[in-house]
Amino acid sequence: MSHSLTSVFQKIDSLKPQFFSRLTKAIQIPAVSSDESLRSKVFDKAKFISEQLSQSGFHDIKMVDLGIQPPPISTPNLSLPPVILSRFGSDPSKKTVLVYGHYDVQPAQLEDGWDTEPFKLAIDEAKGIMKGRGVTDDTGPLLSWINVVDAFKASGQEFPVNLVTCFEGMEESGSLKLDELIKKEANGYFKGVDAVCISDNYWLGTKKPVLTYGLRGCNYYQTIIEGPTADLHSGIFGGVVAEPMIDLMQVLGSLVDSKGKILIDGIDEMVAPLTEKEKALYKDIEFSVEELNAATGSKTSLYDKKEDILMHRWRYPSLSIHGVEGAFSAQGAKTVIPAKVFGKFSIRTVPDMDSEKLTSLVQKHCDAKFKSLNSPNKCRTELIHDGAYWVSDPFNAQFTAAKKATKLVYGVDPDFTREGGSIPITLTFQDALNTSVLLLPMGRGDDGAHSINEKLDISNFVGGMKTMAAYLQYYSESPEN
Ligand SMILES: C[C@H](N)C(=O)N[C@@H](Cc1c[nH]cn1)C(=O)O
Ligand SMILES: [Zn+2]
Ligand SMILES: [Zn+2]
Repeated sequence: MSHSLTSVFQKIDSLKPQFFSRLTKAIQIPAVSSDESLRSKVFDKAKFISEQLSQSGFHDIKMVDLGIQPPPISTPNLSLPPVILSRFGSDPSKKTVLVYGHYDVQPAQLEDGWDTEPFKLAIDEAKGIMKGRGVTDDTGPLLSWINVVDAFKASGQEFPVNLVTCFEGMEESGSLKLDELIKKEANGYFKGVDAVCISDNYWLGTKKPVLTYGLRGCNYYQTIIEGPTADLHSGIFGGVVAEPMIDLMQVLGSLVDSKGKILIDGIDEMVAPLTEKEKALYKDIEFSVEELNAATGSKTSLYDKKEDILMHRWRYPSLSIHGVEGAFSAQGAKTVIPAKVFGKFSIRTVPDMDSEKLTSLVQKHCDAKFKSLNSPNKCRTELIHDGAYWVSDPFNAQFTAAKKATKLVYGVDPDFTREGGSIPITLTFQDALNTSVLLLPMGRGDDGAHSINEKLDISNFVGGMKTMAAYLQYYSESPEN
């Protein structure tokens, strides 16, 4: 290992208490982008992050206002959270790397089944685990880019590249309007960016590090069924009025079967066929049904074979039903007929699905199913947000640098994987900035992102920061872009 990386790694180890403290302060801000009542907290977290950037010596810090959130939305004139742009270094002789991350998080409540308060970072050094909403997705990795700068500075080593940050607060809610900003700044703030790196996904399993070259997209829908003007007593009106929830259950139940097969006509035809070349890639990936079961804490896998699991996670679409707004969902037994219900579902999209065409197929399917019910209620299905899938070629200077960095830190070559989740803005970065994008995950496949007890292993936090540092160093030394 070069002398410079040895001393940076030593600083990453010795600055751990400061990094814990920074993470603790960030996690305690409930920046839930999907909860309109918590929007001010998303703004508070943006402010906290900009202060951290400033303290660490980043310059040209801009909190870019994206305006008012477009519909569908319940709160009128709700402002979108700012995008945080900043720079560390602007040496024309160095390469420039843009790092993207998101500071918003998924909702979380103790009552959901968390062992500890979700918005209070629980650090268990004996077990080697930190727990809290956002610790792995994506507050921990986002702050790590700032930590890496601190470690280089503390070690007295020259920072190897110019760093540009693009940190957003709406990723968990579709990255609304970020597209426009990136296109607008391609020849402005982002001029000269050579590469984009995103640390916002996870290893496939728990042992082997991975580098990621693909993501599924996500089209999120709601089917709204309304009838009575207010919720009703089911003893008085049950059996007498057409119930929106009964209609909704039938519409939602017609979308997908219990084996995960999507029942909407025309979707299968849009999926790119599997080639022999692609099929061969799955053989060498380290993963098993046991790892999937361990991550879900159950034996609920729809497939036994590794290849089937991976293909259905990465290269086939899936439809998930997430919940119903407006329906009774608390403990106990409330005898109510909900008057207006919003059924939420999403489709993870893959090459070569077209978002607009998909939406028209979904609407056609839901309208036809509802019509077949002969209900006097009203029904409509709308797209809440969509984000594109992305698949790239992992044979370039960034991936080579990241592979070398991973080997240095973890002692093994990483697997090259795709990701079943979505980061809506990835394709826009690649196309608008005409650069390659690398996904460099920090956490493990069992971290519980979006779930209860979200965690990040301390070894992954520290190893992840070292990998980021070494990747930047090796990429800076690479003869190619
Ligand atoms: C992979 C990333 N950390 C993530 O969790 N992305 C979200 C993005 C999203 C898309 N629509 C709503 N949220 C995800 O994959 O669910
Ligand atoms: Zn994320
Ligand atoms: Zn997420």
